[in-house]
Amino acid sequence: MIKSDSHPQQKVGTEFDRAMMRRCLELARRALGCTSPNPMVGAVIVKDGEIIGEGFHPRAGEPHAEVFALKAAGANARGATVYVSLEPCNHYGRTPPCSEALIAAGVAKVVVGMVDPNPLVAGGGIAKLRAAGIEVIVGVEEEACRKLNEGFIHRILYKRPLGILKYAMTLDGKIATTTGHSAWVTNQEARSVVHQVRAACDAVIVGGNTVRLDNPHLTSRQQGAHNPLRIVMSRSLNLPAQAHLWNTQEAPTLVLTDVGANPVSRKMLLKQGVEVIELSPLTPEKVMAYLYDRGFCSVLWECGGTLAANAIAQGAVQKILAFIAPKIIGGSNAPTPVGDLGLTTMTEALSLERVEVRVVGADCLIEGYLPQ
Ligand SMILES: Nc1nc(O)c(N)c(N[C@@H]2O[C@H](COP(=O)(O)O)[C@@H](O)[C@H]2O)n1
Ligand SMILES: [Zn+2]
Repeated sequence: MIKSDSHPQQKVGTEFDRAMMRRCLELARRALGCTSPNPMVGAVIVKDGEIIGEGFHPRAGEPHAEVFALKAAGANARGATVYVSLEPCNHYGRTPPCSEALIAAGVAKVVVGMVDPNPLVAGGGIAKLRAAGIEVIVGVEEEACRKLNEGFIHRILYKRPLGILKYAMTLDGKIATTTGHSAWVTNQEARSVVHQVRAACDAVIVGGNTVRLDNPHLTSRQQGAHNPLRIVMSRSLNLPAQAHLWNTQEAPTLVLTDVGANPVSRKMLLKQGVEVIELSPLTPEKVMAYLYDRGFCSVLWECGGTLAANAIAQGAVQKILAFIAPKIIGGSNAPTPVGDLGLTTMTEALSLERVEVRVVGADCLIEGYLPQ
C-alpha cells in the first residue's frame, strides 16, 4: 500500500513544488464538471526551473493530463520533473497507462498530489515509476487535490455519486414564507457561489413542488461553464407545461418518475425534448444508484424539506452547503430546509464534520459533511 508523504504538521515538497501543484489544480479545473466518471487532473512538466509542458484531462475517453503535458514538452521531457495532481494511471482503460508513457519519455522525477483510490491504480502507478528508477514524491497539496476530486473519490469508494444538499434559509430557519415565496432568501454573491457549485456538479435535483413554486433554471449562469443535468423527481408528473426547465434550451432536463405515472404529462414532457425515466420505487437511494450507473460523480440536491429529509435518511447526501441570510420571516408553517428525520433528542442530531464557515457578501455559508 503506497502512502502519501504528507504529515499533519509538515507540508510535503518545496514551496516551488507546491506552486507547481497549484498550477496543476488550476489546469484541472478547466474541465470542471466535464470529466465524470473520470477525475479532473492537471499536469505540469518542469526542466531547469521552467515549465516546458502543461496539460489537463478534458473528458472521459480523451487522453490523460500527463499525456497532453508530455506531448507539449516533446523530447525535452527527458530528465524533467512531472507534477501531476493524481497518481499516474497504470492500467489499460479507455487509454493506455500514463506510467509507461512517463517511463518511455525518460522523466527523472514525478511529484504526485494524491494516490489514485481507483483499485485499478491504487499505488500501482507510483510503484511502477519507482521500479523504473524514477524519484516519486507523493502528497504535495494533497488536501486541495482531494477536495477537487471529492466526487470522484466518493464514487470510487462507495459506488454512488457524492450527494450535496444545498439550501438557503433565513436566520429563523425558513426557506420560504408561508405562501411559498422564496425569491430571494440570499443576496447575489451567495447565488453566484451556488452557480459555481452547479458548474462543478454532474446533476442538480429538485422535486415537482420546486418546479411549480419557483420555476427554476438550475443552470450555472456563467458563459462557457458546464451546466449540470437538471433532474426533476416527480411521482405524480403533475408538472406545469410552462416551466423554464423544458421551455429553454440552456441545458438538458431529465424527469424521473414512477412506473405508469400521468401519461398526458409524460407526453407533454417528451414533446418538449425532456428525457423521462421510470424508476420504481422512486426513492433518493434508487435515484443515486441510477446516476452512479450513468457515470456521475457529484449530484446537487436543491429540493424542498421533505425530499431533503428522505435523501438524508437514505444516505443520498454526504455534504451540506447551508446559506444563512441575516433575515427573519417568522411563521410557524413556513417551510424549513429539512423535514422530519424522526429524531427526538439532541443527542441524535446529525453533527457535521470538517465544518467550514465563511461570509459570502451579506450571508453566511456553512459547509460540512454528514458523519459516514
Ligand atoms: N493520473 C491521471 N490522470 C488523468 O488525466 C486521469 N484521467 C486519470 N484517471 C484515472 O484513470 C481512470 C480512467 O482511465 P481511462 O480514462 O478509462 O483510461 C480513472 O478512473 C482514474 O483512476 N489519472
Ligand atoms: Zn493516465
